Amino acid sequence: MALERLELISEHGCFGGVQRFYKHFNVNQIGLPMRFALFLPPQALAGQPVPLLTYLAGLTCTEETAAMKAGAQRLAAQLGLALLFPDTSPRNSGIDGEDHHWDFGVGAGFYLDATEHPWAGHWQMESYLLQDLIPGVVSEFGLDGQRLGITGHSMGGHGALTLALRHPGMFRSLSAFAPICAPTRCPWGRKAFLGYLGQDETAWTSHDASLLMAGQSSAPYPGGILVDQGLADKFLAEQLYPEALEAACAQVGQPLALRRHAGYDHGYYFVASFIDDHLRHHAQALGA
Ligand SMILES: N[C@@H](CCC(=O)N[C@@H](CSC=O)C(=O)NCC(=O)O)C(=O)O
Repeated sequence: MALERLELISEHGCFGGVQRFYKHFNVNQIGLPMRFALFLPPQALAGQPVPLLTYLAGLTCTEETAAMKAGAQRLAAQLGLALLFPDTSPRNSGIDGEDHHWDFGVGAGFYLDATEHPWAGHWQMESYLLQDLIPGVVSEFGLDGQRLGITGHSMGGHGALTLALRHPGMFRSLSAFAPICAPTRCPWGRKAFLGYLGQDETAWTSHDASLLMAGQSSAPYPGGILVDQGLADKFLAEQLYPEALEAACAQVGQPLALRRHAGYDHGYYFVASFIDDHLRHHAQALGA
């Protein structure tokens, strides 16, 4: 799987590895140029096939946000983990009003394949990530495609949970920061699903992490899922519903470490405070 018209935008030495920013043209799914950030640890630069952790960012973010704010590179370099930071949606598609809302359209792809006009033409984030970007990065940079983990924040936490549950066997480790756990019940999720998936709410259920988890016949991640949630998060009560994921995991016997932290809000000071625990969680499962 090749990344078409791959272009290096910038490269920065970082803890013995490199933080790079790339552009490519995704023909198959998005039909537009897309950007991503990639951290390669020193072990990868020395030719070792290291595991890859994909980090999905939240609403309004780009491929730069977590690469610049989460502070993941120091420990990833020590552990020998490559980090992939995709963008959060297509951009400059020509769709009228694509950037009129901060929680829908540009910066708000929700990591699914839209079925509704006009979004279905370009907003194919699930297929883009799983069929093109992740396999393309693995192949292009000599990473170990059998050792993939996924994490994310907020909308990206929803993406990590749903992609990992919708595609069993693709990811060996899973975690999330303040994820949207029940999008069929919260305003962000309902707005996105109505716009991208249409009025038939039965189509929405297969993109709701708590409903997906409740439908499992056995624990899909027996090694455990790590979720951190700040208790001073202004979005917690209305948008996130971690208790729904907790109940679903309990129902199917899925081990879940849901850690609630007093004094932490929704932002990147929170993510940066707990990123090391997530990297260690993935490194252990991926044998890094
Ligand atoms: N503009 C919004 C706030 C947007 C916001 O908080 N985005 C979060 C993710 S929210 C869920 O996906 C984020 O990560 N922002 C980037 C950052 O650097 O913090 C508002 O008006 O509230």
